[in-house]
Amino acid sequence: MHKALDDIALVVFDLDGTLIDSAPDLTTAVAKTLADYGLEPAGLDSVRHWVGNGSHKLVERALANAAADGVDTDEAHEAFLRHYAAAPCTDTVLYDGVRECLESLRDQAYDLMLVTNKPIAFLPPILDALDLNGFFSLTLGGDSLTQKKPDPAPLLYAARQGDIAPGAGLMIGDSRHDVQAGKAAGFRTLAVTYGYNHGDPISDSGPDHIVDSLAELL
Ligand SMILES: O=C(O)COP(=O)(O)O
Ligand SMILES: [Mg+2]
Repeated sequence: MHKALDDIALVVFDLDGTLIDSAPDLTTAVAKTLADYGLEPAGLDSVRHWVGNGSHKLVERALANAAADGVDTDEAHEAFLRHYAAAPCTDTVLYDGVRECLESLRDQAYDLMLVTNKPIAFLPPILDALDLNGFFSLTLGGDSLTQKKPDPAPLLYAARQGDIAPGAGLMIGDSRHDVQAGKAAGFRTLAVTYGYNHGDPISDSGPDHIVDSLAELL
């Protein structure tokens, strides 16, 4: 067992870029949104860099990149939500090692929870499609509480729900916002190297542990 799990009772996972590679479907929905305004699609490589701060930020970044002056961001965000809702899990896949990791931790009686900045409405169809139901005792989206990551509020809420001291919680994510939220909540933190954090390497955020695959936790 990886030393990141020593004295841990609760493991909170981020979703996009950590458990699932959702960038292909997000890229499709962003392209449809941009097309609504006669704008060219943004490629997968760009969209990957824009994920992690919630869907509104994703749309803001896409519009800024397209130099779309005069487009109402809230209206474009509504369009994005409609497009993504129509196909939230067509080309989205689990990263290697994810299912094995979840099964192993569940079998060892860790409390597992999901805290994403993705709108909560998309969780049921995606978890259904990827057969991830039953692993998590709690799922929170970016709009479940008034604050989202990097604010510690969702993690503190998760710890309270699990009746677990924050120091016995481990936050696993791909972006600096996951590490920041984890640290601010008093959780231990583990970052994956393969997700959507962009700019500085995730090691610059100072997570307690870094892995290239969740299979390393087994
Ligand atoms: O930005 C999003 O919508 C998803 O973010 P997540 O990495 O917190 O799951
Ligand atoms: Mg993420």
